[in-house]
Amino acid sequence: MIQNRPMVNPFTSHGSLTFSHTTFKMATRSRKGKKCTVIGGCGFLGQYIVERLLEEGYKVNVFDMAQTFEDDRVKFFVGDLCQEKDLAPAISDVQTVFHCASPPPSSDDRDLFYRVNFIGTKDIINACKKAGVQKLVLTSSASVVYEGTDIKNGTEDLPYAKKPMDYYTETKVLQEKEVLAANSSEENFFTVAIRPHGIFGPRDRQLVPILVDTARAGKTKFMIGNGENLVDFTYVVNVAHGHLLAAEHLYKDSPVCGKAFHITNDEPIPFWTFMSRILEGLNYPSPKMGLPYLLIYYLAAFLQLLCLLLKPIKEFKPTFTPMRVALAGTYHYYSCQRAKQLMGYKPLVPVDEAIKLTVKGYAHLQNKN
Ligand SMILES: NC(=O)C1=CN([C@@H]2O[C@H](COP(=O)(O)OP(=O)(O)OC[C@H]3O[C@@H](n4cnc5c(N)ncnc54)[C@H](OP(=O)(O)O)[C@@H]3O)[C@@H](O)[C@H]2O)C=CC1
Ligand SMILES: CC(C)=CCC[C@@H](C)[C@H]1CC[C@H]2C3=C(CC[C@]12C)[C@@]1(C)CCC(=O)C[C@@H]1CC3
Repeated sequence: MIQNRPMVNPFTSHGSLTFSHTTFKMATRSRKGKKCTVIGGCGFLGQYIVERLLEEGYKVNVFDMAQTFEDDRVKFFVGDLCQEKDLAPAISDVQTVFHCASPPPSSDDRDLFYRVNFIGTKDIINACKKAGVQKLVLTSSASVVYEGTDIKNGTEDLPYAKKPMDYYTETKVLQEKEVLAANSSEENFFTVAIRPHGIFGPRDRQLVPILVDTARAGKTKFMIGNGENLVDFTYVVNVAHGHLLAAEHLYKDSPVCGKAFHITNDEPIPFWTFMSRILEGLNYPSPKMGLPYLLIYYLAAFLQLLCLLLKPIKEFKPTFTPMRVALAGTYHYYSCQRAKQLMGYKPLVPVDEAIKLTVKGYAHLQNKN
């Protein structure tokens, strides 16, 4: 049954998003007739991975909580990844599993994150091994090393965050560790973790929708900090491309096995320049003046504490959580040198073009006033 999310067919809704405008051709290694499953394949990133896999001639199963698009070439399985009985039929007889399912960071539900991202990922690993799956590609996050302080050109060697800023990040760390540790030549089971950062593009359910809601509530009059902090925002097509490259490079004795890879646009941009370009593109005013970063950060931390105390009486969801304030006011950009070297990664769509495509994809959220 098709469920009630904006119904899009990723193969027809944004012709400009296909890869035909690039000259890129995937290496032909072992791709013909390969079967794979995308867990979370109805989500924002998941749909782009599916699109790309189909273009590359894969046979694709999608496993998700609900079916949100239709495509005759895809076999859909609906269920909860934490339920082995739901998952097993979706991954039987496939060579590769892409795992890009997660509850949204905004849910801030500790138990849910722990159950889905940590326990559920362990279940996926076991189910894959049982089913004879050979390759597991996890969508992790560059934020597994982020603790709210500046990261400039961070490499994959940075230690995991000792004090993750939210439950989402905490369980992304646990999840990534499990997946990388599961890599085993002896068992013919190869794993890799892709760490994207700030994924954006048409159909995203977080960045642009939250930004527009914030603008509509009149809360984007000021920027947090001085507006100079560089950040990675990564176009979803480039992230999907990184996932396919990783799968293609996962085989016995490959240097890719058991490693994490940053996948970015390799073009860090000041946080507020990026936000302003989206806001202005959608006809919303962009912030011109900055507020002191630390002042806003401590205000957000205080507000969070207050919300926690008031939770038994009434639940409030502040727009500016300490995590979001930190993301808006610090440097956080990462080197994707390792992905370039070991799997020939290169972003397909530059930031400037990606912003234009994104603004075009959100015409329905344009400010008409
Ligand atoms: N967006 C970003 O900026 C970044 C995202 N990531 C990672 O990328 C991945 C994809 O994110 P994104 O596409 O933005 O997220 P989406 O929420 O769009 O997609 C996630 C999908 O997973 C599904 N899902 C959630 N829980 C379960 C479950 N228990 N069983 C089966 N399916 C489930 C969701 O279903 P439903 O909607 O019904 O809950 C949804 O379709 C995630 O792992 C995320 O952590 C990493 C870095 C940055
Ligand atoms: C200041 C304000 C209200 C901006 C709106 C945009 C934000 C909602 C996004 C800006 C950076 C984004 C981001 C993520 C979610 C959406 C933002 C906070 C992630 C936390 C999503 C999951 C990840 O793995 C890391 C992302 C970092 C950047």
